[in-house]
Amino acid sequence: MTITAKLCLASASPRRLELLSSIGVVVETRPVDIDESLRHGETPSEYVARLARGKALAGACLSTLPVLGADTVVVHQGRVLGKPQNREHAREMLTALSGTSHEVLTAVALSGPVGLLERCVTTRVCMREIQEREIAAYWATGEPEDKAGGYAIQGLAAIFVERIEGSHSAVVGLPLFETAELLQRQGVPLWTAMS
Ligand SMILES: Cc1cn([C@H]2C[C@H](O)[C@@H](COP(=O)(O)OP(=O)(O)OP(=O)(O)O)O2)c(=O)[nH]c1=O
Repeated sequence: MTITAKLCLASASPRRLELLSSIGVVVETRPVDIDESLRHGETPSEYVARLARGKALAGACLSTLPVLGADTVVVHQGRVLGKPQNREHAREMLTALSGTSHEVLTAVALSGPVGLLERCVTTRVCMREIQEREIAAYWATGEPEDKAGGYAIQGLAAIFVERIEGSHSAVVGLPLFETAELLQRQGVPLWTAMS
């Protein structure tokens, strides 16, 4: 039996695809390429919201289904940390995050029959102190490379995370509780609607 997609995911992130699959949402993926540079004077929440919206709207040109776009950044002492550009950048980011708490902002935008719906979710992440040799060993695993802030809470970096306040799935790239609400408002059926 072929299961038809009910949602278009405008993302190349395997995490976002896995998270949606974990709640039973079948998607077609249409990665989009938008300008992700931070604008002068833009706050972190304005920034992630703009990128999530930009991805959803770019995806809407490629599909007739409702389209979901999302963006995740780490914010430490007001500074936006995206993906590390190289080993030194990753080392700087993890050194800054070591022994402190930071915020992870994930924005979701969903375009569909009722227009464009948006949510932005903030999660506080508290990290233990991370030793210099642990940072070096972590880089060597390859895990930090494509992750905002240079770590993955769902992976090896879980041993650095003392606690979080907020949404675990939002840190991984998509806040599932809030996303499910948006999907329902756009008429995308969830497993609760199938019997
Ligand atoms: C903080 C953190 C981020 N991340 C990931 C989530 C996002 O995929 C990535 C941040 O980059 P994004 O630019 O939000 O997303 P992406 O480039 O992976 O995918 P696309 O733009 O095509 O949708 O960091 C984790 O997987 N675990 C974590 O603990």
